[in-house]
Amino acid sequence: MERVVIVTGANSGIGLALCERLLTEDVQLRLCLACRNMQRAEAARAALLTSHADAHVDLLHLDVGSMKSVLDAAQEVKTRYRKVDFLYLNAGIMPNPQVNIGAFFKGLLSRNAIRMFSTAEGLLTQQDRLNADGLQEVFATNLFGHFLLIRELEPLLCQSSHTSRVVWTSSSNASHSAFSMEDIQHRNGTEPYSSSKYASDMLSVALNRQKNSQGLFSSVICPGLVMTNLTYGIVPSFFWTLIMPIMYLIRVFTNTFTISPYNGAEALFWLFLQKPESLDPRAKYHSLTSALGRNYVQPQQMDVDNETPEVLFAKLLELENFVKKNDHVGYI
Ligand SMILES: NC(=O)C1=CN([C@@H]2O[C@H](COP(=O)(O)OP(=O)(O)OC[C@H]3O[C@@H](n4cnc5c(N)ncnc54)[C@H](OP(=O)(O)O)[C@@H]3O)[C@@H](O)[C@H]2O)C=CC1
Ligand SMILES: CC(C)CCC[C@@H](C)[C@H]1CC[C@H]2C3=C(CC[C@]12C)[C@@]1(C)CCC(=O)C[C@@H]1CC3
Repeated sequence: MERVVIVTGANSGIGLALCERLLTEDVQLRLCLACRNMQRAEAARAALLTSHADAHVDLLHLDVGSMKSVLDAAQEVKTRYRKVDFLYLNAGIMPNPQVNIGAFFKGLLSRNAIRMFSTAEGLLTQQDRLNADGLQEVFATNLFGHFLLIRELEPLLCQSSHTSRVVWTSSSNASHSAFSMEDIQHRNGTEPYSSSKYASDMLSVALNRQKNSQGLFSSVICPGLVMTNLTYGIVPSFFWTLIMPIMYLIRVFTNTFTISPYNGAEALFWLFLQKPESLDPRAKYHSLTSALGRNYVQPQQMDVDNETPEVLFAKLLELENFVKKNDHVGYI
């Protein structure tokens, strides 16, 4: 039977590069591009069909930042497909990013310069806002919408007859210190992106604990630093082009500068080829590119303890109940 693969945020950047690589590997796939903007989704579909004319590429309207859209999209998936083999949770936002220039130059002269380039620790802040559901937008988009999607698709993801996979596009910028269990939406801080990515790391660990026995396996990846719309929102694209030689020089010291979406999608693609039982549920799989341009994947243990993921899972269930009960508009 053909494999069904759904990719959120598939119309650009790393998500689109993943789709291209998946179809190159297996043109028999049923690939579903889950996007919020159908015009961009159509354009992505057309681009994929140019290089893979016989491919089965479906479109699904999904705004992961809107709870109603997630519920409607999940309903649509359940009517279209009888199972889901891979669900790539890739859509993500980093709104209004600000680079701390002082911290950048200080970091540059310190022993932690390489770490700073690979994680952006202490370099970036963002301005978040409330969405129409009354949730923090970054939390809703990067984490909670995807959580709700998994929950709604459980009948297709947790089947005794076969294994299913969910794969989170996380980040090296995920930060334990940015996350607080008392403020899971990060209402009160300036690092909602780091907080949401750390929460997705924890959620993946919790999902593995609770759902492996039902055939659902969760993995986390980091694509490295990739030139996409997201990074063009931090520094304009012309500036990235200007400093490209410096970027390739930095790659000599840290292989995390994957730079192209194709390279960034390496770990997402690699996971597609692995047996779920062979994977480490507590590892983050990093896409890396050597100075000579060789792509490879390396696992790194996540900074996650044993108890906290379960606490987060329970809090997300609570919020899910609340959102559903209150017809998910403006009550939270
Ligand atoms: N670029 C990088 O260096 C890194 C990126 N990442 C992560 O990689 C993932 C992909 O980002 P990247 O390819 O870089 O950036 P892009 O901006 O190119 O891609 C993000 C995708 O997510 C979609 N998206 C955003 N919000 C929503 C929403 N509410 N509902 C549905 N889709 C949505 C975008 O759609 P639209 O076109 O409509 O905006 C777009 O297709 C993100 O999760 C990001 O956090 C992690 C580490 C580093
Ligand atoms: C000379 C240049 C390379 C200077 C660039 C400085 C910063 C703008 C970048 C250094 C590390 C980068 C980084 C990200 C964004 C741009 C930097 C802060 C990310 C936060 C992008 C999104 C992620 O998820 C992780 C990236 C880590 C590294």
